[in-house]
Amino acid sequence: MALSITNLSKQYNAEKTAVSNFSLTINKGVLGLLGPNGAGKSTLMKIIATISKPSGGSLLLDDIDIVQNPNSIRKVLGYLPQDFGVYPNLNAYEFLEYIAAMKGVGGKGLRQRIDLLLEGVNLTADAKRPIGSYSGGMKQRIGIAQALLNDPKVLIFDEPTVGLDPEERMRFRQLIADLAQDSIIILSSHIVSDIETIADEVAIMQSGKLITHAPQHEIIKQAEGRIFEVLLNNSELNAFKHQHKVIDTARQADQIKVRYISTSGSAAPSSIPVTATLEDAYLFLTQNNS
Ligand SMILES: Nc1ncnc2c1ncn2[C@@H]1O[C@H](COP(=O)(O)OP(=O)(O)OP(=O)(O)O)[C@@H](O)[C@H]1O
Repeated sequence: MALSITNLSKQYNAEKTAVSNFSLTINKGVLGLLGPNGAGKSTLMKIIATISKPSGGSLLLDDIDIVQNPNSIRKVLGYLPQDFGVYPNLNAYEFLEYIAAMKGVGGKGLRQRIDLLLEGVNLTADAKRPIGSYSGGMKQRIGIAQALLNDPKVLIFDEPTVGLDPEERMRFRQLIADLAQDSIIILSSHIVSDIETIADEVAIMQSGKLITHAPQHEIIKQAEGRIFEVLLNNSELNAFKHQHKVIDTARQADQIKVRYISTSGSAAPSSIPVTATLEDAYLFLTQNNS
């Protein structure tokens, strides 16, 4: 199974082009979508989920045109939108039964499937109380469960880890790893380390365009030899920030340890090269394109 996006564009109005000439082929496994605010990630995900129509270009699931035949993907789609709304008076069971009815999922196995999903997102103990009383992270977890109701083959998660604590993040990662065996999973996150631990491949978007798409280790490779650390005095930091792109700072005794990108490739005196992470590469690549 493959999702082929070719020359996709979305123009909301005369001034705003949210997605521009975007082409990408997505196969089974997890694709992490990264990009700064307003890059067009949610717009792209809405188009794939057939919530929004593109202004141009094509989208094929295998060889079926999903812009012309949205129902063909809806049957196999699970989608967690960024602004996922819940029905506060329903409990988790009632809510999932309601979504199942809307998706046309039913039959004898439904109750069992709901039980399994609630267990998967660790909500079994809270399944009988109204969703309105849930915390933000619990609401997010019921959102994840509803996306999985129809045993989807294409899963789209827009910022799924928002509000999840570290333990729930880990549980989510495990759930995704299990599902990735035979589904296409696309997920966006502002938390680069989440993408780093979940995604096989990474696509970076900026200003509606695709900057790069590759297996994670190849993206990281693009920043190798550019990332350094140096110890500075407090008084040196401001001037240093004007010359280099600072990624992170940490106090160390009476000095500051600064992690930075050297765009020119040459490092400041006394710097030591460090191994690049996905976050370093993401900052390096988006900086180069801004
Ligand atoms: N309905 C709309 N009408 C007009 N412009 C819109 C609409 N929805 C989004 N946009 C604009 O399109 C651009 C892309 O927005 P989008 O929400 O897709 O980006 P994003 O990468 O998901 O951002 P974020 O990480 O902040 O969620 C932004 O400039 C946004 O303001």
